[in-house]
Amino acid sequence: MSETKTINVAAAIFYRDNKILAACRADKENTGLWEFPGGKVEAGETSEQALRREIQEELHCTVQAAFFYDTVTYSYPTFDLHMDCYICTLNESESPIVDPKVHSELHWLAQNELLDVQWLPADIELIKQLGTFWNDIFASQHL
Ligand SMILES: Nc1nc2c([nH]c(=O)n2[C@H]2C[C@H](O)[C@@H](COP(=O)(O)OP(=O)(O)OP(=O)(O)O)O2)c(=O)[nH]1
Repeated sequence: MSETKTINVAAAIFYRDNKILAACRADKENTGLWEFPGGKVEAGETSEQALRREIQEELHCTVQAAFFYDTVTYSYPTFDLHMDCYICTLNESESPIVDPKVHSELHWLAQNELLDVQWLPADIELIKQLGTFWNDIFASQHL
């Protein structure tokens, strides 16, 4: 029996003006589902390096601060996901830009809007946790 492969992903929970950034996937498989921007960790990269590279490639902007928050693990039918999630800030002068090859739209969601979009299955528990502990998580003076 072959083992299920593990995919290592790095994802950014961007925080600005008391909202977080959600991105709607444009790929065939997951089209219309929402995620945290990011992508696969490549050989030789740390997850934070992957995060910074993916954000530059996908959103054409630069991660300023990145604080490791949690690792999400989830078993999809064809692979096991291992996703390192970072709470991130952007430089004030920058705004993320939609790359239609990757995302159809981006939304900044407030605490009470988190469940207004349909998240990828692996993200749902994390989203609920962010909603419940919002003030504790984002009260840091670093943000
Ligand atoms: N970026 C991201 N991926 C997620 C999240 N939740 C979740 O289940 N995933 C899954 C979807 C994908 O199967 C996988 C990430 O792959 P990806 O397609 O975004 O990676 P990538 O940008 O490196 O894409 P590619 O070059 O391989 O096409 O992780 C999330 O919040 N953010």
